[in-house]
Amino acid sequence: MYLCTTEEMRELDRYTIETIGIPGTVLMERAGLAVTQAILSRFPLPKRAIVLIGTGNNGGDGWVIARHLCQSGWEVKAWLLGDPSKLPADARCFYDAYRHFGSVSVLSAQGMDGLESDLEDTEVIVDALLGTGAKDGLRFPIDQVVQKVNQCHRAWTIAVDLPTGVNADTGKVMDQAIYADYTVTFAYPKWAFYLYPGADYVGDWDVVEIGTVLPVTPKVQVNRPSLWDKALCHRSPWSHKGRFGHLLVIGGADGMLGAVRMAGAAAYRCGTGKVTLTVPQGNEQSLKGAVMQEMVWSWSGDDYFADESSLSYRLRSEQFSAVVIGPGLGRFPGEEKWLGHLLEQIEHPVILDADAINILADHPHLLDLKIAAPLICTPHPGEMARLLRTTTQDVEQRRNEVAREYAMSTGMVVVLKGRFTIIAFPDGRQVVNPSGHPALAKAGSGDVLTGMIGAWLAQGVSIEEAVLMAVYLHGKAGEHSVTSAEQSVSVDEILAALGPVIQQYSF
Ligand SMILES: NC(=O)C1=CN([C@@H]2O[C@H](COP(=O)(O)OP(=O)(O)OC[C@H]3O[C@@H](n4cnc5c(N)ncnc54)[C@H](OP(=O)(O)O)[C@@H]3O)[C@@H](O)[C@H]2O)[C@@H](O)CC1
Ligand SMILES: Nc1ncnc2c1ncn2[C@@H]1O[C@H](COP(=O)(O)OP(=O)(O)O)[C@@H](O)[C@H]1O
Ligand SMILES: [K+]
Repeated sequence: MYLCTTEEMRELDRYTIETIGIPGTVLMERAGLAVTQAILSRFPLPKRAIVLIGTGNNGGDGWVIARHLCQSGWEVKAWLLGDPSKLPADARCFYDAYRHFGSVSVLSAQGMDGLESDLEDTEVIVDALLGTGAKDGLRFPIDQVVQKVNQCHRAWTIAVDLPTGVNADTGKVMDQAIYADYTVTFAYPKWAFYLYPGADYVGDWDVVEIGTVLPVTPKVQVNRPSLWDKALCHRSPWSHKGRFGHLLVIGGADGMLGAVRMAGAAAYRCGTGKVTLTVPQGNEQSLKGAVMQEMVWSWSGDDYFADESSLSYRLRSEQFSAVVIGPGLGRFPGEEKWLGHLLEQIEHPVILDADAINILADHPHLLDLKIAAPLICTPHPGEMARLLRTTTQDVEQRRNEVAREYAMSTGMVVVLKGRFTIIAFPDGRQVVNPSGHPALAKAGSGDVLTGMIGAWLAQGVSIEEAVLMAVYLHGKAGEHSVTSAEQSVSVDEILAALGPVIQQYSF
């Protein structure tokens, strides 16, 4: 499934109508009918509905809905918020058609009394005020009506295409917006459904196909198993550990050994043949006591000298197929030179997480080095803000934009974590991830994700498939692990959920 911007929606509209030759009224009728069907499937018996109608094409869909509801025996109040003489042609056509079935109230500048009493009495509110053509800053009287609608707690509110007041591309709210219980959107989901705070306003939502055609492939996709499930095949009976890669996890400073343990455990759960954890000198004994399968080494901050115990030497002598740098890494003198030296040596995919990201944030010129390894970074919004030298709030308000720009400017694959993790590729493509659960909002779950990405990279899965698969299944494991109170879910339970979740998507 792709996701479309308003610009792409306009192009889709234009192409379908002008090039393909499908009249706009056909699309509008299909759009309105699809929303009506959603309403009728929830309320099979006739109810009282208010249809709030704007002066654009979103309002056009509203006229279609009002007519179909009347024909289904509903008691419909159609309220137009604007001047009927200014309706665009398609909307006017359905305004005229509707008037054979019901009357229209036009909101006057004098007052809202009539509309207010209708709102108090209604069971269903249809928001057909503004859709993808909305511009910033709700104007009078729409602003007032939005406020009144949100005070109607007894009615069920359905938004046509998009709740009024939500910006489709940014998810921002124009001062206020309608809190919909359900949204029926046309052709493709919009960014607002995956961004804060817009996603809180759309309620449950569905996409309906109305016969539109987009001439170009959109740049944004929604993550789904068909993008990567071919990489999740069962093992041949002749398998041996050497076929499933060797992942090196570098991190685990004092007090943060758990981070490398969790990444390593996740990597094993996702099928890696061998996992080596390497922690600062002095910590290896404690770690050895705490792990079962993983091999353990140590490293030191001045490790770039090539003696036989150094990381550099071992990177050259061992056959690692992917490297994770960062879980519990900590900060230390000489970190910049240390990380630069590692990056210059590794040829296999490298995942930069946690403090490796913080080191990079303080020393961005590290990316100017001659680095052969494909780089993947997995920042949470705070780390992303450090990379960009901005605030977390700024990152959260422009998640899609910052992830795309950073991936394009650095050549890294960026996994911007959060409620809907965004994966951005250096060529400008993006994938937004729908799975996940607030149970994952807990220290340690990021380490599990890093281990999962490393696991599939180590096994030779392509970068795109490995990242998308890991992010999706990590979210699913979060969902799956909630068997009682969501706040009580432990990282062990998330790890334990990986088996059943992977099983579900393996063929
Ligand atoms: N794409 C498709 O294939 C299909 C699209 N379809 C539908 O068309 C919708 C897009 O229609 P659209 O482009 O006419 O825009 P729309 O959302 O009605 O808004 C424009 C109107 O709102 C007004 N207005 C704007 N901002 C405002 C504000 N802040 N505060 C107050 N008023 C504001 C603006 O007034 P103006 O600024 O022009 O004075 C104008 O009157 C789309 O969401 C979908 O539902 C389907 O019918 C079938 C196929
Ligand atoms: N509310 C949420 N909904 C879905 N996923 C979430 C939510 N909160 C956190 N996560 C996921 O949990 C992980 C947390 O990672 P991070 O913040 O780096 O934690 P850690 O302390 O383990 O490094 C990320 O993959 C993030 O997407
Ligand atoms: K709407």
